[in-house]
Amino acid sequence: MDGQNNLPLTDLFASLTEAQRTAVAHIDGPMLTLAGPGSGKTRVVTHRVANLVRQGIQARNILALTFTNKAADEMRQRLAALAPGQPVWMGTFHRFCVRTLRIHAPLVGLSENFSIYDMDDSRKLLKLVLAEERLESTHASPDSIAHAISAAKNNLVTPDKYRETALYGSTLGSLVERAYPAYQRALLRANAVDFDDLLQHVAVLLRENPDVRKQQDAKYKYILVDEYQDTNLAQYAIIRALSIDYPNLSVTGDPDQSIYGWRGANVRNILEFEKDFPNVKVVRLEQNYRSTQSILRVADVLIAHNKRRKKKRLWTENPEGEAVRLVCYPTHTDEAEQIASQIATAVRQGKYRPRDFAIFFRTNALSRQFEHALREQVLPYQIVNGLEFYQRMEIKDVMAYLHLLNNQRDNVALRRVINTPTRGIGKSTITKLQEYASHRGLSMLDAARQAGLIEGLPKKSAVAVAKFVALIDKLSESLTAEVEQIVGMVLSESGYREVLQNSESEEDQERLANLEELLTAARQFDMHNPQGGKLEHFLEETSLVSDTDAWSSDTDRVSLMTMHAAKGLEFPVVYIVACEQGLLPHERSRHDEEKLEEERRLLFVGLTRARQELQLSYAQYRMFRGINAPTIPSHFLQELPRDEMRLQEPKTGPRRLIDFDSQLPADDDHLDEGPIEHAAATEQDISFEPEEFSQIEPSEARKKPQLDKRFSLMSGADLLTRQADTGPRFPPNVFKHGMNVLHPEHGLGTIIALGGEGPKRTATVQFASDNRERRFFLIHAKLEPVEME
Ligand SMILES: Nc1ncnc2c1ncn2[C@@H]1O[C@H](COP(=O)(O)OP(=O)(O)OP(=O)(O)O)[C@@H](O)[C@H]1O
Repeated sequence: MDGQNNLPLTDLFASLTEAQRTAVAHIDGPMLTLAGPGSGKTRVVTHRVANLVRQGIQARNILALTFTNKAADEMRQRLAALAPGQPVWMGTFHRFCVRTLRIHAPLVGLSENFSIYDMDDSRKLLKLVLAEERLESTHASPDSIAHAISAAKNNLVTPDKYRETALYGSTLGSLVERAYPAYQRALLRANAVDFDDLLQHVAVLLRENPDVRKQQDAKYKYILVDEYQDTNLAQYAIIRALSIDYPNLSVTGDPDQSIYGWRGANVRNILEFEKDFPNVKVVRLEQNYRSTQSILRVADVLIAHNKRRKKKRLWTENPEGEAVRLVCYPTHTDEAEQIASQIATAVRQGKYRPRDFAIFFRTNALSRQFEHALREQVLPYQIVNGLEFYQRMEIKDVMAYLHLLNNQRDNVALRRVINTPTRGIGKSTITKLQEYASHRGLSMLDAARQAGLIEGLPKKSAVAVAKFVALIDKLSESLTAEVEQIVGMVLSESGYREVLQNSESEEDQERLANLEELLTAARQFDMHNPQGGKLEHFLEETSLVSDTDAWSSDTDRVSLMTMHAAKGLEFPVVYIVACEQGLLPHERSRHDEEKLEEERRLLFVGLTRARQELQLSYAQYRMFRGINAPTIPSHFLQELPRDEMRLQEPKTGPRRLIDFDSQLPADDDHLDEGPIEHAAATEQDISFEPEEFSQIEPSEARKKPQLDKRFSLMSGADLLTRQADTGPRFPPNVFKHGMNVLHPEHGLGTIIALGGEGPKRTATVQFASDNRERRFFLIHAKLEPVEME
């Protein structure tokens, strides 16, 4: 015992259930905790760490790996309350890998001050490599090559092993086979890593250096991994390598919440844990403490539609609660406005506070409408999109200066700042520097130091380059200063701030405000690292930020976020919006059963974040990517137990005579020929009024059909049949002059002219979404008559 007992053991266990206690009390040997949503796995991990410490295990021998920095911070706070002052290492996999790599960098060909490239940086480098190696191809985009390289790294396929992969032999495969090693060399030359490298380097390092592995295994005798269902092969290899001599590996996860397959996460890691560790202790946490019974049942029924899963019983002793709502709004504007108005009413009535509400969507692009509606209601809100800030142009520019100061070999950073703000260094000068550097094996900054010697470089350019080098040298003198001071110096010495200050544009003023925010972030970092936080660590923190990290639990604001960012969080009231085909499930999962199951899990994660109230909604028309079009409700909605939910639909609005498939390939059914006059496009949305809703309560619903046939939800099978249907939807003679029609892509319109006869009959339609006229052959057209009330 280390004398750090701050709570009697009984108290530590008092707030736990029997199953939770079993998991918390476990000390030695592998353990798999299969936990449903809201079953207290976070609670179990923190209590278990506290218990390990109290059983005499040295805190420094414990490693707790979380999925986000936010989760690590929260765990740290909870642990501080249970067992104060314990230096247990808690953090994300990526952070742990950075830490390990900084110590052992030379073993993988890096120096300790390596840069971490985000997706944008690594994509830039890859494009340069493809150009240099003459691997640009019309057969494969840089994105698909990047994706293939990333998949290889996540599966621990090093460049020399690429030939052994399934892709090898295909057009893409042979491009990747040449691009991958060249890209890897370029990264090493720049003393940089991409996100996947962080994991792959450490996994390879542990595999190829038995001494290091042994030493790290002995250091981290007890390893706890949260959200294990979202680990990939590289992450698995790391924890496996660290659990050979001390197999005290305990993982906690829920296969039903695995939502990162697209990032290489391998749900098999959890399904096969028992095989890998035959003597594993398995604990199941199935009681849910978060949600009402009605919420949990809806989630349970939905997830039961996944075929690839271990069945699990979810239950709760919580009250039944209100029925889950499923609401159909006429338009996306109605959806946003009415949700905001409902929240405002509940806040005004004192029923809830703004912080109790969360609005989840599938993609961030859907947030704008809700922000607008919340602003109209004067409701404070936070958009949980931590990555977005560091992707803004001005922030990336200043960060690139910092990266270059920290790692002078960082060629991507140098290319970004050498002429930002403009200082007369053009593209051809940069190309010459690049060539000079490659031929001599120098960094671009070292090449820049020799600008005067570069053949064919005009004197004027050489002088401009020399001035840039002098700037970097001057800034480098303050490398050991506080981070806020370094950022301040970059802004003033580089002339970046002055350019923005002298600009009249509103956009530039906003950029200045964002830079102020960056200075604040630097100041906060300095405050948290009073012993002199190194620039390197600041860069590391900002590079490894995740969306969820931006969520603040202590502000009284409505939260807006994607369902991915919502993982691990909980709110009293949750709205899941835009439940429509193509958005949720996402379009790219349409023909892929596995991806479709992942989309279902994503919705499951969303549903299970709600504690007391839950609403799902869709709009009949949505303006998305500039197009206002009718929608198809998500087929996941069809899978929910609608007879026990409260269904709401608009009483009025455009009545669709039948439902149809807006997923058919669009834009191929109208005639672009002919002298059609195009009015100026407007961004006006279609609006419908009055906004009245009819409601169907669950009890009534059991007796009656729940939804008007006109709004009936289509099943995936229905959709497929529809897609196969290539015949005309309505006979051409149904269409009349002045009739209102719907088109899956262009939305609502009016027939303003008809021509031709029989199969050649055409209609000219004026669309409300952009005021344009389009002519169609009615025999092929995806037009549908609508009735307006
Ligand atoms: N034994 C318990 N008694 C009462 N409340 C509990 C208990 N265990 C957990 N809770 C509460 O249940 C909620 C969910 O717990 P926690 O966040 O630890 O779950 P989780 O399993 O990590 O959830 P998820 O996987 O869905 O993110 C929290 O509000 C927590 O305080």
